[in-house]
Amino acid sequence: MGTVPSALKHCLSYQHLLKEQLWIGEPTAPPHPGQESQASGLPEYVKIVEVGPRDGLQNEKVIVPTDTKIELINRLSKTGLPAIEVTSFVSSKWVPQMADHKEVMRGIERHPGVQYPVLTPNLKGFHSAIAAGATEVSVFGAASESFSKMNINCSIEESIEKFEEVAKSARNMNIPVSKRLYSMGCYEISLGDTIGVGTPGSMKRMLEAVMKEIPLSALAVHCHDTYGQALANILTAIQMGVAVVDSSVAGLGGCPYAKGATGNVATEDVIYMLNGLGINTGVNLYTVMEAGNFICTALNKKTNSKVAQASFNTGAVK
Ligand SMILES: CC(C)(COP(=O)([O-])OP(=O)([O-])OC[C@H]1O[C@@H](n2cnc3c(N)ncnc32)[C@H](O)[C@@H]1OP(=O)([O-])[O-])[C@@H](O)C(=O)NCCC(=O)NCCSC(=O)C[C@@](C)(O)CC(=O)[O-]
Repeated sequence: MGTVPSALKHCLSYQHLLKEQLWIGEPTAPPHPGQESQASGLPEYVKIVEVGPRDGLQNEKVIVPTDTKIELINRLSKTGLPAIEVTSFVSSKWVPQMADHKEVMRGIERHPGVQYPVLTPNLKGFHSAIAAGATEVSVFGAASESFSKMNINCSIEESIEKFEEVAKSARNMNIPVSKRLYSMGCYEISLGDTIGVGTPGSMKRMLEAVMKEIPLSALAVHCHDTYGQALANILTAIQMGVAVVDSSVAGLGGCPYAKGATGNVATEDVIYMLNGLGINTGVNLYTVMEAGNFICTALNKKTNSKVAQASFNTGAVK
């Protein structure tokens, strides 16, 4: 384990700790993801990719009003987050919650310096996404045949053929295809533990294997918290040099086709941990908690973020 600077050591009270966390999290010009801190060997900057509006909401049974989704994204855009996954251009028969993808894409206020990627499984989704104004797309595949079939109704091999079509069109249009399939020209590959069963041990073994084929600078991790291991898994990945982390505000989320998998790791909890490690994210924790409060109120749900729960319970955040 690397050195974890003890923020508590300097703190007189929780309020003070929170202030320090917020101060550390003030937006600053981020260095390149993965640039190493001289002192600790940890990355100096970690890029957080917020997946709440897509992964966080796709599993909600009641359809969330389009205006609420837009308002959530607009709030998140003001937090310093460098990337927000907006929606997915998938079949509305498969994921009804994402049926308003065009309206959401067109309705959001885009902030300079913030990336707004969208998910697409095939060429049809890619073309709709571009027509709606997307400038970055993510394709998504599975490492298991059964999940591939359940999620996108085709084998892994067939899915790769579809992704090749998307990647080719994207390359022709100079559109970055984030995630998966580096050899096709994807600039970033996010390794997802969709059902949240990974541990620091399996994360380490998985990354050691992947790093033999793909440069660290192109890797991201996407950890669900089903078994309560997400933060530990992320810390392991960061200690191994990964500098891009997916997370979801208020820990919302889950894949409709991965039974029993609960939410993603909460963005608030990731920021708090990184702040404590002295790693810059450029994100303001307080405003992310406010955005989390907004969406939880709209969904009539309690936040899954331990940091937000503690902050509200202690009155540190109103
Ligand atoms: C891939 C398909 C479409 C195949 O579904 P299919 O039924 O095999 O497709 P099809 O080609 O036979 O088409 C069926 C209908 O869907 C339409 N269609 C076809 N493509 C699109 C599209 N792109 N957008 C909108 N509509 C589309 C198509 O036009 C047709 O419409 P109809 O003629 O019946 O009216 C379907 O299985 C699907 O949409 N799956 C998406 C599932 C999904 O979104 N899962 C959640 C995201 S993955 C995830 O959460 C995991 C991740 C990434 O977060 C990582 C982690 O958590 O670890």
